[in-house]
Amino acid sequence: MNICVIGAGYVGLTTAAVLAELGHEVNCIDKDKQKIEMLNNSEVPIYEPGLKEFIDKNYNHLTFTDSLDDYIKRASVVFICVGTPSSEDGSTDLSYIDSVIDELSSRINSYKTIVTKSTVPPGTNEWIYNQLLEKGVSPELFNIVSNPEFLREGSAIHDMFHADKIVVGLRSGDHRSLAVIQEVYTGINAPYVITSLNGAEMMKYAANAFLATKISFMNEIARICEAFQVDVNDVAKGIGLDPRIGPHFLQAGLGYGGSCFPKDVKSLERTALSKNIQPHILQAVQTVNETQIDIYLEKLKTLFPDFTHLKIAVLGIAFKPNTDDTRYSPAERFIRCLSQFDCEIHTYDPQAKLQNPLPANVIQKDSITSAIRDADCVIIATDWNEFKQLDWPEVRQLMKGTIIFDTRNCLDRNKIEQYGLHYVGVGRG
Ligand SMILES: NC(=O)C1=CN([C@@H]2O[C@H](COP(=O)(O)OP(=O)(O)OC[C@H]3O[C@@H](n4cnc5c(N)ncnc54)[C@H](O)[C@@H]3O)[C@@H](O)[C@H]2O)C=CC1
Ligand SMILES: O=C(O)[C@H]1O[C@H](OP(=O)(O)OP(=O)(O)OC[C@H]2O[C@@H](n3ccc(=O)[nH]c3=O)[C@H](O)[C@@H]2O)[C@H](O)[C@@H](O)[C@@H]1O
Repeated sequence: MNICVIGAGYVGLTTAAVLAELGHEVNCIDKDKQKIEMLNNSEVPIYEPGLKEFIDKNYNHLTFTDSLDDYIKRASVVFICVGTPSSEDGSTDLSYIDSVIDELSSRINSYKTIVTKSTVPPGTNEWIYNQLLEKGVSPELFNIVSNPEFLREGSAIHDMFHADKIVVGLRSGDHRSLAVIQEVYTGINAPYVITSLNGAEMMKYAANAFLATKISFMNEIARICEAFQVDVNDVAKGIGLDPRIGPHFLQAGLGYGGSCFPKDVKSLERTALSKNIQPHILQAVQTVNETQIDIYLEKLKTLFPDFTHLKIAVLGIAFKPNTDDTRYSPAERFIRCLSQFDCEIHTYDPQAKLQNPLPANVIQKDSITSAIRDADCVIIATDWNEFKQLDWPEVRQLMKGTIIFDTRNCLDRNKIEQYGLHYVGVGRG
């Protein structure tokens, strides 16, 4: 099939690469000329494991352009994968979607199935459909499908190939689009969940909100564990064995971040409020998440009543491991809060960088060794494997102090303490 993917971000690039691998002719469009130039020079503008290899492998039927003009007429399927960030009031900013509708409306010359992969609030796909009609596109020439994406950054390619489901939201009376979507995804072995446009949109928000709820729940449990000298990791392991709870997303720590959970939970809250529904749980989830960093800062203050002349190494900047993404990164927020104290912060991340402006007392280092040399305290802020597998005797030698502060509950306390280091966490017994 001939497919256009609009938006060359984490979702768009992964979708384009996977669809090309499945044998389709794919054109990926982004209005960011610099991104397109990089992609055309065989460079991938984001760090996502395996993505470059996939793009390189499929270069014969994967093209990148900065305008819809060249390819849209040939495409029978158009995927919308542009960003849907938060507006100031927490609702979803649909301006990128709006501009895509505008650009598409003047170029639809033959039948197209328009598939929204971007995460959009309930009612948006119906609105897109009506917008296209209002802009003069004949209803004979298109239909609209909601096909939300559930991939995680860091394992995007794997997640798309091994999806646990393919959600397809259809307009009532649309008898054509399901077959198109099934043809698009031929080769991916996942059950289909077929629903209405609103149903698919809700499913996406409910999934992200539920996962965020699990995390905030465990962060609250960690606070209670702290008061009773109980290890929250043991609690997570124990309750995770109950199949009704499951072992995933029970890791307490600095809180959830990234480009999706914070904005999507907020957006769902706004959606509920717009219908006069009080979203008590969604609000509590956010309150716990927003105050989680304070718990860690307070703990640090009890360890170091005076920060003057302290050198603190913070390992991790990205919002989670295996990505360079720092959008709403708890690690970055932690570093910026810490920088308000009179101390020196040396930070390192294998892929992510702090964006300017940088506080004067924060220095980005290019290796773990240079970050931790002479540090009074080492803080693990993102659970990258290379931080979990540090050579602790070497760390002990390089550091001036002995405190390892694990904000991600990802280290083995016994292993660390046998080398004369002191392990500190929250809710770790
Ligand atoms: N990042 C993730 O892991 C996931 C994201 N999503 C959703 O997918 C959507 C996209 O997310 P990301 O890929 O992370 O965003 P992103 O910000 O990485 O990429 C979006 C891209 O769209 C481009 N764009 C904006 N307007 C355009 C236009 N009119 N024409 C062409 N290109 C345009 C931007 O230049 C940018 O490169 C969002 O709605 C997000 O909530 C869903 C599942 C996973
Ligand atoms: O809609 C989206 O964008 C995506 O959002 C998340 O994916 P992602 O943001 O890439 O990352 P996750 O692995 O879900 O982690 C999100 C945040 O929660 C934190 N987290 C995760 C799990 C956990 O047990 N504890 C915890 O604090 C992570 O450190 C990270 O900051 C969802 O997992 C995807 O299914 C979804 O498609």
